[in-house]
Amino acid sequence: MALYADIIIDISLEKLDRTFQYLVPEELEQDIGIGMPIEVPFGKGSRRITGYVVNLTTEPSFDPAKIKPIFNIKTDGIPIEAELISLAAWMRKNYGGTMNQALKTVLPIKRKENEKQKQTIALALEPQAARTLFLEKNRKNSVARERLLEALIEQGELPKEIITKKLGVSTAVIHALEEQGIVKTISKRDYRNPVAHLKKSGNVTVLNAAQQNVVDTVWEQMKNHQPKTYLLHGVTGSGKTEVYMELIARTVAQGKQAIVLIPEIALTYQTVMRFYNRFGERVSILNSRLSLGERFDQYQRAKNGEIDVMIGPRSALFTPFSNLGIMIIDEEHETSYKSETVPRYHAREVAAKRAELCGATLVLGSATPSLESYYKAKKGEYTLLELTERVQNRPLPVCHVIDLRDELKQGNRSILSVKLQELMEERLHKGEQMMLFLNRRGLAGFVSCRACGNVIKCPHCDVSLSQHQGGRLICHYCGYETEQPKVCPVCGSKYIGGFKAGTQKIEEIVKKRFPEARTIRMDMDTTRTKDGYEKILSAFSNREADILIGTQMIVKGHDFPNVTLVGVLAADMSLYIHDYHSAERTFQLLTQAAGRAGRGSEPGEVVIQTYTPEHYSIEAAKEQDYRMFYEQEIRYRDLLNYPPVWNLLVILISSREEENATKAAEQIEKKIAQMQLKTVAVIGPTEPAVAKINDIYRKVLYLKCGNYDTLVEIKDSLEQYLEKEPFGNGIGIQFDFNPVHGF
Ligand SMILES: Nc1ncnc2c1ncn2[C@@H]1O[C@H](COP(=O)(O)OP(=O)(O)OP(=O)(O)O)[C@@H](O)[C@H]1O
Ligand SMILES: [Zn+2]
Ligand SMILES: [Zn+2]
Repeated sequence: MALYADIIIDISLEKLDRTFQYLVPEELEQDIGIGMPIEVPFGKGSRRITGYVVNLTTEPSFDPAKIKPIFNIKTDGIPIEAELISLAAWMRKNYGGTMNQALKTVLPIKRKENEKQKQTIALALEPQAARTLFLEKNRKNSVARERLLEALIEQGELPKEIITKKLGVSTAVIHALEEQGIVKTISKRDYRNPVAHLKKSGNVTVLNAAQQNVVDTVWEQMKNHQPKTYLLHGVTGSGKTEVYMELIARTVAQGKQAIVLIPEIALTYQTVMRFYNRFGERVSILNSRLSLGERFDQYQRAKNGEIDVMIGPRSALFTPFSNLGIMIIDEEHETSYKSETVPRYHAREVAAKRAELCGATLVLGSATPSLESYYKAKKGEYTLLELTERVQNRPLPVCHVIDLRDELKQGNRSILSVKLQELMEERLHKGEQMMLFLNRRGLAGFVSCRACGNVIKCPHCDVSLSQHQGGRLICHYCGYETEQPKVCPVCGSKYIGGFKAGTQKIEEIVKKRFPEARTIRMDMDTTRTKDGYEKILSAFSNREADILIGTQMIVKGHDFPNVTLVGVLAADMSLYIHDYHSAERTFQLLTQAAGRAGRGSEPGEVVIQTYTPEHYSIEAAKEQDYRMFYEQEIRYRDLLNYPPVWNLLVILISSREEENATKAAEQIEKKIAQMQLKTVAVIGPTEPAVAKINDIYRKVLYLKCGNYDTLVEIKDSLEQYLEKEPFGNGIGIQFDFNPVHGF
């Protein structure tokens, strides 16, 4: 059977949608693969151009007699694009979606606004050689061509604008000589450098023994060309960032490059400055504050070898470094590393794949590793490295857990417990700073009792029911429905309802209680402007406020040495999200929040207010004992067949017409049933937590299986089935493997 290759010929322009099909000659069939650069005949004159294979198939897309064969596979100096295209193919396979969606994720697409760059035309050869080739290739009276040649011999190079406007030479003429290999186009761009305004201090921290030990372990294996994936579990303030920088410095000294992923929210001036101090202008950053053009420039600078270190959120993973030595994913447990658009990839997994493709080392770091990573480390898939103490013998903060039910019993209805008020008073007195953290992750409508803390749960599943319109409570895992009770079914109290309190409200309460305190608030409202976030952080850092009140965004990796008290106002919020990750998220948030206290010379204290002090995620956070939490949590996951022990594939079906979504979901379920898979549990179709977004109805199917590849195969056959028998317009089908949020 003949083999055909779909190729793209231009990846710098937005032409990815267009592929061209070629025949793979039999002698190349063994060697050809996706991502490979190849040479093909192209266009009217069948000139030889380079393309990249993006798909291989045995089905011709048009008359086979008219499909031209590939010339050859290019083996000299495989370009970085080939590596990224292979990565895209892997992503398409593992996460679903089209090859185009994958390519657009992986390749920095040059957009229209970028094309307005200044172009310069130069001779591609020495003047004498250029002249010889010119005479060989052109007819005698090619006046315009000759004019261009002579001008370039005289000037060396000229701006394209001058050539077309002043010399009266058309673009077509330039192109003709370019094709003959006589002249070339140089794109002269003034690449915008986002760190150009910074000042470098050059100070380098001397590592302590524990940090040095971690560096040596990784470096030993990097030196011996044994790239691996490491999980660096280091408690808050243990100096993980210094470890990263030392590893990067050594990598760069060997002529290789480094990528550092940091969640956008932690990518502050302070963080960038630390890297800039060490690596100066050889560092670049990618963040959402850069324009598309500026972001494209950073990729281009990386490709041109102008930088060695790229720092950024998820998308920095695709920086086109041609000799990548190390990738670091800081705060690897962060959910922002998972893409919420197709392809729904996880940066951790894609980084591991890229590391494998190019022989790079991958370091995942966190004070609260994801269950996934720790599980892999325990199984030996990752190498576990630990930093168990804070730098300079600083103690971890002392943690008080306050039972809010007792507070109510004692007549304290304030959102601030007596203990917290006491400690706040003391801090204000001493002139130390504090942070009040409102965990809002759980506000998606669980119902609880303020007297006894009881949360209304599904009788069939271990999740809270969620409040829907009309007072109905629904389970998002099995579809169970019930009326919202008027009194608590456990204690009979009438203080039952959805718990709601915003940061604004809390600021008011704090100001009333401590009129002399200077407060500052950080939440969605106050950070709406472009640099609102940065302003609040620097104001707090400059001690312009005593109390920082905020949502999860205040707990992410900030280093305020003068903060000695952290108050967590309602720790339970995230326990009742309709999601099997709820305990993990709660533990992470509490530990990270606690980790903000006592990072300077003075020790810190933490107050955790909760209705469920006995919950293991809260007990473990109190002890700041990750392993204690892990052991409990992994048992629970195993018992209920959840990741990371099992794998979960969520199939999300959406449509403007609810009926159509339901029908499609049922049809998919039927299709899966026909596959007769004994090892796969299918749940649904059911409604996800958010059943309607922007008037689009959503239905879900949950597939659980011990084997990840089985789920990938199911996705593959469903994709093939949908291609042959599509549901028609208006029905969206998405696949999500091991999601980080509940559906
Ligand atoms: N060996 C060292 N000697 C002195 N100070 C250090 C050393 N290593 C790190 N530090 C300082 O300690 C503080 C905490 O370090 P760093 O931010 O690297 O820790 P981290 O583990 O990344 O923290 P977190 O996970 O809590 O954000 C920083 O101010 C850093 O400059
Ligand atoms: Zn009750
Ligand atoms: Zn249920």
